[in-house]
Amino acid sequence: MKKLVIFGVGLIGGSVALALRKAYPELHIVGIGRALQLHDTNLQTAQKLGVIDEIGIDLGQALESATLILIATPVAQTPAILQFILPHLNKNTVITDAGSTKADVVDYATSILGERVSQFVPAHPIAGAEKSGVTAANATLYFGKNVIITPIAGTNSTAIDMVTAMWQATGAVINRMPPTQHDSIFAAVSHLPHLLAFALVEELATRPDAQDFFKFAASGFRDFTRIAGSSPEMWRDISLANSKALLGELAAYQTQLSLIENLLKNNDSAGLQSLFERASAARNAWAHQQAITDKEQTDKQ
Ligand SMILES: NC(=O)c1ccc[n+]([C@@H]2O[C@H](COP(=O)([O-])OP(=O)(O)OC[C@H]3O[C@@H](n4cnc5c(N)ncnc54)[C@H](O)[C@@H]3O)[C@@H](O)[C@H]2O)c1
Ligand SMILES: O=C(O)C(=O)C[C@]1(C(=O)O)C=C[C@@H](O)C=C1
Repeated sequence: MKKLVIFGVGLIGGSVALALRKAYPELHIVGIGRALQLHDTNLQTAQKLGVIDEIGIDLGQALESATLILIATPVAQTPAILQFILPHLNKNTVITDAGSTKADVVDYATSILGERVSQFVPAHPIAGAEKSGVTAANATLYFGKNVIITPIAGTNSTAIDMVTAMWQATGAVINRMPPTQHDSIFAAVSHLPHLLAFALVEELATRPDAQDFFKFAASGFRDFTRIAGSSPEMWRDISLANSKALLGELAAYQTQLSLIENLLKNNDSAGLQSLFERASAARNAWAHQQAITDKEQTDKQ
């Protein structure tokens, strides 16, 4: 890999850049921001930190001889970026993305890229944080973490191999699944939890006496709401892109809340105890399995 062009050098794009610098010492990394200009403070910081080598200001020049283009912007930016790229896309360049939703990205790529969709490999790293921007990037973010690839029918196998090798070079573990399956899983285990965290904080913060509550909020509140500090733009885009699956998960959660509400109203001590026992056992089993998997991944690297 010789030249990597990243649209969106934030937490995710910046962390890919930092990880790949180690794996490919000769790699030249070009960062492209919201506008093609040198005075992008995020990209200037990225250059100062050594995350990118160059700020892209001429698209034709930036994409010339690019080995790989990574789109790591909020997902609603994807169609405009693909349209922007297409006239300058060389036939050997591979495009990938890191968006948290996949069916929308696959639809955009299929309709915008036409037969050049063979060069596009949709992907999603399952690692992140509530922090945004290049200053939050780190080289080990993907180490031992899953990356889901959701290839499109026409995706070229060489392109898939390149993106697989790229993520493996960051220390990630590759999985494949169809985009709709991806979106239904992540609606449940990632998108809904973010919605709930935003909702809880919003409900408390808009009370006239909010400060009385925040003053005494401690680790339980911190753990539950950490992700409510995440990028509003990113989560707006994810929620809208995956709204169908997300609404389904929200309905299932509301059913569960209604069950708990009834248990409380009926003073059903045994019912509450057994629900909490089941949930606690499932959560602890998941955490235990995660710890084993994390250790296996670390031992393998
Ligand atoms: N943060 C996470 O936990 C996480 C995890 C996995 C995947 N993702 C996905 O990765 C993508 C990036 O997320 P992030 O956390 O790095 O966000 P971020 O806010 O840290 O970085 C995004 C960057 O994209 C830039 N940008 C926005 N529009 C652009 C455009 N049109 N052209 C070029 N640059 C543009 C922004 O200026 C910003 O620097 C999102 O699609 C998100 O869904 C995020
Ligand atoms: O750790 C966090 O803060 C995250 O929210 C990371 C997280 C997740 O939900 O697990 C968020 C969105 C991504 O698409 C993948 C990972």
